Amino acid sequence: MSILSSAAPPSGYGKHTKAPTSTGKKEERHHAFYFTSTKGQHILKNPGIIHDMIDKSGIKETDIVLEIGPGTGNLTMQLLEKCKQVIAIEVDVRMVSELRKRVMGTKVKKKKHNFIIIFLKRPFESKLQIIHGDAIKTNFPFFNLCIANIPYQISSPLIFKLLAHRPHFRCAVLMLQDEFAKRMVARPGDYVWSRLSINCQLLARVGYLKKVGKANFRPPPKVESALIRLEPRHPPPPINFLEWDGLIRICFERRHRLLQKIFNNKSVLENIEKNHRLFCEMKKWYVFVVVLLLFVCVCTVVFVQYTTQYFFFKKKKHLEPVADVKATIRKVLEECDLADKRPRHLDIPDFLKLMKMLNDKGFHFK
Ligand SMILES: C[S@@+](CC[C@H](N)C(=O)[O-])C[C@H]1O[C@@H](n2cnc3c(N)ncnc32)[C@H](O)[C@@H]1O
Repeated sequence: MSILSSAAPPSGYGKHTKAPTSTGKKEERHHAFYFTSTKGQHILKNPGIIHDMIDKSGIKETDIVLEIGPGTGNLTMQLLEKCKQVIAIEVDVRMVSELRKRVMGTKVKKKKHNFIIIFLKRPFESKLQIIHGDAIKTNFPFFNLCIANIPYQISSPLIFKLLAHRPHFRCAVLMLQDEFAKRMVARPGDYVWSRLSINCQLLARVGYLKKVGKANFRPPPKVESALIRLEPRHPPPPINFLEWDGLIRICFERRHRLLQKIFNNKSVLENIEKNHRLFCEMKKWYVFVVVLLLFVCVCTVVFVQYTTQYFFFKKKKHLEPVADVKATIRKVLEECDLADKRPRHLDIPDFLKLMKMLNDKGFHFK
């Protein structure tokens, strides 16, 4: 990965032709190179959609915008006019150099009397930082907004990387595959209510802005697209996300089944029981350490640590493993009135309640 500043003369825009590659895949020629479908290179050619994306983000002049996959810079150039800085992460070195050329050679034509004067303006050079690298493997710098027409094959890891990013950004407007966008905004009971929907909506407010047809891209992708808006929840819900994801995975592996049947499954029960025994063992070990610390150190720091541990253990009473895990889980499901429900009908508060009650009994999922 390298950080490049823009520095190259402007280039002309050539014809677009299709050509088969050595692998037999169709690629579209543009400028001096071919667009590669394996890198999701579908360039937005409709300026109206670009304006919509920028508009819906509520961009301000003081904003630092992260763009994933700037490509030839159709969106980047518009962003540079509206914000303080654009940080663009691009994996394809040919696109990086094309964008550098474009930002360096912003030509401004002005008609004066009978002459056309062409000014070579470079107002955006200092506002653009290009990072050459894979967006999934790159550490994101600070940004307020993320506006991007992303390569669809990295949608899921990218969204969770964005949602895990700290400090929180204000919002993201992203172009995604329509089917993926619909899963993100699905509601309990919808056919596509899934792990993706529940995890996205736990961490962010998600809105479906509009469907975008294939004809708005060059070359056109095989699938329909859609614009979504993500606003991270700030502060995020005070839960252990690994624990949460463990529970949601179990529930959504067979999301049409009754919860009591899911938690009756042999391998599910075995895993929970294993975690439960480990958890009880660890707590005993912690108690031992705390007691030892009490005897060994009387200094304030240790005392503070001890009291913290004390409150921790005071809250979680169970030290002995539960004898009948299956029956206890069944009791918990009945207590929270979820035994006869199916995961696909449950909403986020239902899952939060279930996780809390199972955790309180010493059952964990990470
Ligand atoms: C759908 S195109 C978007 C181009 C441009 N933003 C536009 O709207 O016209 C996706 C871009 O992401 C780049 N890309 C693909 N995989 C990437 C990755 N893992 N990290 C960063 N960029 C990537 C591609 O090279 C391509 O330029």
